[in-house]
Amino acid sequence: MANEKKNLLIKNAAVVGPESFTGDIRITNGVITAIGTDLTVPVGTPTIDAAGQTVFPGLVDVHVHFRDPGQTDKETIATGSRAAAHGGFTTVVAMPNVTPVPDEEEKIAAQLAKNAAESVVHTRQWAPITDGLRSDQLVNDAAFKRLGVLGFSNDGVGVQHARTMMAAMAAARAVDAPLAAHIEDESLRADGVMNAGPVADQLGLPGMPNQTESSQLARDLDLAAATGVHYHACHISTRQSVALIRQAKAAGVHVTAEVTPHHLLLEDSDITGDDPNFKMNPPLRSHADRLAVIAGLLDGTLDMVATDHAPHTVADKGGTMRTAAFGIVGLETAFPLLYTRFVRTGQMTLPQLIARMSTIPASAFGLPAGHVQVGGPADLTIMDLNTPYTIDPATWFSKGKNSPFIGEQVYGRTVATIVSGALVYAAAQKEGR
Ligand SMILES: NC(=O)N[C@@H](CC(=O)O)C(=O)O
Ligand SMILES: [Zn+2]
Ligand SMILES: [Zn+2]
Repeated sequence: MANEKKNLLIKNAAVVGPESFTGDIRITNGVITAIGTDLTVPVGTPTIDAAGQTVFPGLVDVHVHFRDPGQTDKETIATGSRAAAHGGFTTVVAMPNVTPVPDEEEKIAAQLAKNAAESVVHTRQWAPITDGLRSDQLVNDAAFKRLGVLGFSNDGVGVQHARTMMAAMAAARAVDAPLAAHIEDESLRADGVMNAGPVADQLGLPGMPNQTESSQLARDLDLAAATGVHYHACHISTRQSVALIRQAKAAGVHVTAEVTPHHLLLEDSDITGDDPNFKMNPPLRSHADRLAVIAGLLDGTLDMVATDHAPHTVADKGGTMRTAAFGIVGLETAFPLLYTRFVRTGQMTLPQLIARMSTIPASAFGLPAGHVQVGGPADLTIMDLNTPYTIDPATWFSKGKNSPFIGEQVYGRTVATIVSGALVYAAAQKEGR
């Protein structure tokens, strides 16, 4: 669906990002073919007037869960990709912890075909690192890469054995593919459901220490240096991890890292009762950890924002912190939350946020996105940055309503999302009713 290449004229576009200008954007067959003033197009070409709005390159999220096939009561490629479009994203990369895990050539080929057929945005795919995510048997990296996966990840499960991780890195390196790690030592995590510390003690809940993440990250960075793989660290949550990545980058290791909106905005002290909307993996950490991941994102140690959009059913997120599933949705709240809390408060500029949510993730993974320029794909977001609204799951396309941000007042409402020149979201669709 995202492959329908359309013609379109956007008038009076105030473009922000790596390119900054105000003018018209002409789109022909899904590609930006002219930028200028008073551009003309053939009669009948659809036209959008973006006066008063802000236009930027479509957002890129390298870490989403679409649950399709197998858990389609939580999300589908159709609903997840529409949620992405509603959030201003035009390219996402889906994790392979679906049912069954696409760990054979036919299964991954079917997944790629399904993504292309059913997604309204560009949906790329992470292949699993090992059969079934939990085994030590590597998938066929060369065959999977040839079929078109972006890279390899067992997200949801840490690779427990160093020998397996080292072999996986060597295999990914051999086919020039990145490896994205869900970093978690299961012996340290034990039965933890939130961050270990005074808040967990107060609530009487079992905790998982920072070292659940950082000790395995130290191992992985050592192995990444030895193998030369592009190692991507998923959802970094601790101050120790930020320090390790800063050190590895200084030493020339090919490492990139992501941080989620929730780890930037929330801490364990925000968990005041038994509310599973605050339960995710890795967990919300301490104030010092949150300040460290913010500093890491600002100084480039953490390269990019990724949502880790993890939709669940009401039933799976019901119950208690002990029993509920890990994970929260993020696609439809990420930009407005970060724009409101970081850009409007002056901690970050809008171009910096767009870089971390579009241009940098695109360039890190060689994705054709992140710019508004002639010859480039017409993947664009038109946003109203001036009208406040309240986060309301009734407006969402995602089947998942599991979020701790419901009820927050934010700025940054998507007016239109354009993928290859096609209007895949327009505000009237969902909100202007
Ligand atoms: N983040 C989560 O808490 N859950 C993710 C898995 C993951 O990202 O590790 C999920 O698939 O639900
Ligand atoms: Zn994960
Ligand atoms: Zn994830």
